[in-house]
Amino acid sequence: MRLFNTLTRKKEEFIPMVPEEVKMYVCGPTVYNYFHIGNARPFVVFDTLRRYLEYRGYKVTYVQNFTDVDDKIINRAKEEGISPEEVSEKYIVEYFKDAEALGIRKADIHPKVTENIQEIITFVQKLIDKGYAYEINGDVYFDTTRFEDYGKLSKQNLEDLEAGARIEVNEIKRNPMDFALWKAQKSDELAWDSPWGKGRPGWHIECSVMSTRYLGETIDIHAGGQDLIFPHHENEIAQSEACSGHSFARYWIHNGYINIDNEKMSKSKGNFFTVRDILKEYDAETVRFFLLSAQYRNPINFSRQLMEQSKNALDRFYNAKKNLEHLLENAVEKEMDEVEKNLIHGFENYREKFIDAMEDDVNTADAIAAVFELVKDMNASIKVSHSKQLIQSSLDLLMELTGVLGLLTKKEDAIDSEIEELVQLRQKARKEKNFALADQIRDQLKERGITIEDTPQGVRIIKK
Ligand SMILES: Nc1ncnc2c1ncn2[C@@H]1O[C@H](COP(=O)(O)OP(=O)(O)OP(=O)(O)O)[C@@H](O)[C@H]1O
Ligand SMILES: [Zn+2]
Repeated sequence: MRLFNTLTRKKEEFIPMVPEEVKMYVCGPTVYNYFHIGNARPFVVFDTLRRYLEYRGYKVTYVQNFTDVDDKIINRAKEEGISPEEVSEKYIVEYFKDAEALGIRKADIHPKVTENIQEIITFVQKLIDKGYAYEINGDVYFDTTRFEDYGKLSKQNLEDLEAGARIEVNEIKRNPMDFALWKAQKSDELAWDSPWGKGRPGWHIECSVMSTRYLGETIDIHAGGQDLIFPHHENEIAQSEACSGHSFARYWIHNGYINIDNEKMSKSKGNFFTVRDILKEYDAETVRFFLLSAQYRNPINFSRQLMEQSKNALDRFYNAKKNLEHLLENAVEKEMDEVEKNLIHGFENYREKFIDAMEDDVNTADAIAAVFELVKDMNASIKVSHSKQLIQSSLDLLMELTGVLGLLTKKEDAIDSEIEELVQLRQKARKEKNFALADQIRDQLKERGITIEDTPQGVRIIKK
């Protein structure tokens, strides 16, 4: 598989350190709000990369942190008159609700900063001992001039960066680009005891520490949104490589933005839609489909039109699945003849196309296109007269490919006991020739996105 590595700005063949095993770290959310559809993009695309790697036989260890110590959390806590812990705990619960809806599987480990304070202190102390960090008035800073490779990820050199840096009044750092590893407590905010007095960790150090603690000094893939390349990931590299003396992450993968009117969607600009709100209008799989409809490095402009397109496209996948299931119910078991075997063989070409697309830097847009072609071909060539074997293999293939994308996973039966009941009621009404009631129930179902078709084989339920 080839992945675009931000470190080299090239698509490279992906070769993990240990054959068949992948250690992967994804920068997680700062938990002070519901996440927006821009934030959802890294979670969904890297979840898809994980699913694909597993599909190809890799054992993936996946870590995604929660940033539960941050100024934004502290401010939100003040606004709401609750403690910062209450804010972060609440939004971690809410994160899992939306993530589950979007089919984002849980990471193997979801560490929090607050569970890693001792480890952070030890890490910072080691950087001081090695001469890479210094303490002033209870703050600890990383000395960027001591780390030769500073700027290697964002392709900037330290002199240019320093020249462009704004010099703040009361600046106590030695160099303009030095950044905080530990921040002394200013008032009564959240703080922990440390060798430098009461304080709390800076932002960047947490990911260096958690990645090292849970995955080791060198990992295979470190991922996040493009806005994290500088300074967050640049600083992570500086801290980690200064501390261990080894390469920190071998492949740096960054997703492009979800934009609104060609501007990055962000909480600070206020131009965002939370996933929670979008889910009131669209099904969660439609949102996931939308996020996968472009290759992960390309920007996507969020629009209702694109959401509608995603909805329609996903409906076509679901309808293909329903058709196959329906045919399966009535199909006969018989040996596949040559014609059927050739059909299956033809369908399998789409699996190859799908894999080629995913191998090429996780091109989910082309992978989805391959599933489309498969669906089109199946719709055109599978007939009522075909064998159970052929129909089952076709359905399995469709489910195999969409499963890698985390699509077509809706459990029909789970939503349906109530709907089933309404359908039964309508049948009964029809039998009793109470057509007014039957129509009323049909309209009621329609409002919930359910269409009913009366076929010779019985009632067919179609969901949007
Ligand atoms: N518009 C966007 N499109 C794609 N990814 C984004 C977008 N905005 C944020 N991200 C990514 O979302 C992930 C979660 O980050 P985090 O919760 O810290 O968001 P944030 O930086 O507070 O969001 P914001 O930029 O809206 O303030 C990060 O990987 C970040 O790069
Ligand atoms: Zn991070």
